[in-house]
Amino acid sequence: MNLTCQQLLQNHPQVWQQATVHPFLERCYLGTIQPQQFNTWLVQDYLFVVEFTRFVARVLANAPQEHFDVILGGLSALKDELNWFEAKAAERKLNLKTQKQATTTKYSQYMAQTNEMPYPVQATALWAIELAYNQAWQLPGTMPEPYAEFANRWGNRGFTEYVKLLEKQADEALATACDRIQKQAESAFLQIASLEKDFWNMAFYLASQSSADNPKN
Ligand SMILES: Cc1ncc(C[n+]2csc(CCO)c2C)c(N)n1
Repeated sequence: MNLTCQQLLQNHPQVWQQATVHPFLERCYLGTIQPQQFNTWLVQDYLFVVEFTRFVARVLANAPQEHFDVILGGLSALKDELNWFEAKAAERKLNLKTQKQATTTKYSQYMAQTNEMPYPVQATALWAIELAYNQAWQLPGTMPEPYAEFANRWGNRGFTEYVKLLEKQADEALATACDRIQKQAESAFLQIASLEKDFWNMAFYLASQSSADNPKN
């Protein structure tokens, strides 16, 4: 088996769709997302990105030297990203020193676990996590402000190119990986898709437990 990132997307279209298409994003597009829903997402995503930064640093530590440029570029962008999240939270008077929700904890733990796996698995995971946002924020179409700023941040051409470079590096790493490691990479892809879906659900439903949005009602 010679697994590639494109094959993962082709083999699991439904799982990937659930990771990247969600009523949370549709409501941003329509401008009808509730502030509590958006703010929950914003704070939890900041907490996620802090852990993601640790994850990327550890991927770098495992990467072949030829892959340093792209990963170091990503790490340097994360510095800006964290500052930007802090600015957005301050505008909304949100407290970032809050506890992680269960899903954020689960996702953080999963990234730490992936850091114990072989490099091809980590490179695939890094690509999948970045691609999820690159697609999710673009798919609904042009969003109104204040959500356009968020959508453009991860939907812009520069970020799309960066995700393509991550894909190339993951493909290179997968090309020489044995079957067992390729299977691990496939399950990492599936796990990430599922955690992405959970993350949207967390923000969308937790903030509206008594509303008609919640399928539990
Ligand atoms: C749940 C969740 N999944 C993926 C990302 C994607 N992501 C992580 S850090 C970053 C900035 C640039 O590297 C981006 C786009 C996210 N933010 N939150």
